[in-house]
Amino acid sequence: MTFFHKTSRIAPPPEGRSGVLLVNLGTPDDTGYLAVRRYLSEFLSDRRVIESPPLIWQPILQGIVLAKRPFASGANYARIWDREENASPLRVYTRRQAEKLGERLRADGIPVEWGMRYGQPSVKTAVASLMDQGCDRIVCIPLYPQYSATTTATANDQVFRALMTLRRQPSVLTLPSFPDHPLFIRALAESVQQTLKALPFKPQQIVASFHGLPKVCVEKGDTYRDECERTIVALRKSLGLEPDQMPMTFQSRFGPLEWIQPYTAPYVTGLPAQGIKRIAVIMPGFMTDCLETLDEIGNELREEFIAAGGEEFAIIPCLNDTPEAVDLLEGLSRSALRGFARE
Ligand SMILES: C=CC1=C(C)c2cc3[nH]c(cc4nc(cc5[nH]c(cc1n2)c(C)c5CCC(=O)O)C(CCC(=O)O)=C4C)c(C)c3C=C
Ligand SMILES: [Fe+2]
Ligand SMILES: [Fe+2]
Repeated sequence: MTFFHKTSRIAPPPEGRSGVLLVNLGTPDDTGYLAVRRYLSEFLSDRRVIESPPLIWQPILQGIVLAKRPFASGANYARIWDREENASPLRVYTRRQAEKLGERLRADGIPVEWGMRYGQPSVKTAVASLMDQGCDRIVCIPLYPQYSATTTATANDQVFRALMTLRRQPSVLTLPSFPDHPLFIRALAESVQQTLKALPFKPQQIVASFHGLPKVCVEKGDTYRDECERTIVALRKSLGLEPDQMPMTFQSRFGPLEWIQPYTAPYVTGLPAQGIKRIAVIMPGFMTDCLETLDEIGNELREEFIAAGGEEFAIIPCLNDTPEAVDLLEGLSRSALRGFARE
């Protein structure tokens, strides 16, 4: 094992210093074939995401999947790209969440950094930056409200991988998921109410669409589906809605395996035939808007719903950098930071 030679030499104060690290999934640097290929290759080579043995999976991934998919995905990213920031929405909003949380914690001398599990800015750079600011303890917040090994666990793995090469290791506290945390549910309810108020129509249903997961992951003990259920039960309760007014579905299927059901697209395209022609869709599994919310739902699903006879379709924005989202991140950070306090 070689040590990371750039381990910060900035000494923390004697009483210690805490910092906060937000970790999100990652996103390509641009919409071109090579950038999208690089991103997908790193993402889909993660054995927390695709569990097949590399000897079998890598030839399929490198030879078949990555020959074509980056073209299609790149075109999809181009439709949602933030041209002013020249970055994907996931990166723009994650950065703004970190900046706004940093403003809230600055007076307490607590720096905030952000890193991506795949691609840039890396988790390793974010950890180094916190240490350069004198931190010897880090609160790590994986930006996934519901736990999954494919997201939360691999984000934490990446933080510990960065620590593996450090001579002077900070103490790390990884945050548990927060599927029905009151501040999370309050922020979601607020985004529903704000969006509905501004809509020119009244939705007959608000479909809650979560990112999907291969069914086998749940069978092997991933708690993701149960945690999605906890979110939706709490959100319905806070809005006074019945299950048929806010059904739960799962989107973004990838590959040949069976994923957890019901699938979003067939569910939604079946609604007009039942007389439900005006809907809104909320995606409470995503802390920031991204390809899966803006394009897969906001563009593709909208077109499919209208083609199936639907009349009105709206998406409820993710929490992004709203004050309620920052309240949530601040609440989570402050309660975790107390875990570092010495009596
Ligand atoms: C087996 C493959 C995948 C699993 C398992 C998976 C789980 C999972 N993903 C998210 C959140 C996001 N996924 C995003 C994109 C995305 N996801 C997969 C595959 C799996 N996800 C792919 C191939 C892609 C890339 C997009 C494409 O090529 O079509 C994103 C958006 C990223 C962005 O840049 O905007 C998010 C966010 C969760 C929460 C999850 C498990 C619960
Ligand atoms: Fe995904
Ligand atoms: Fe997708």
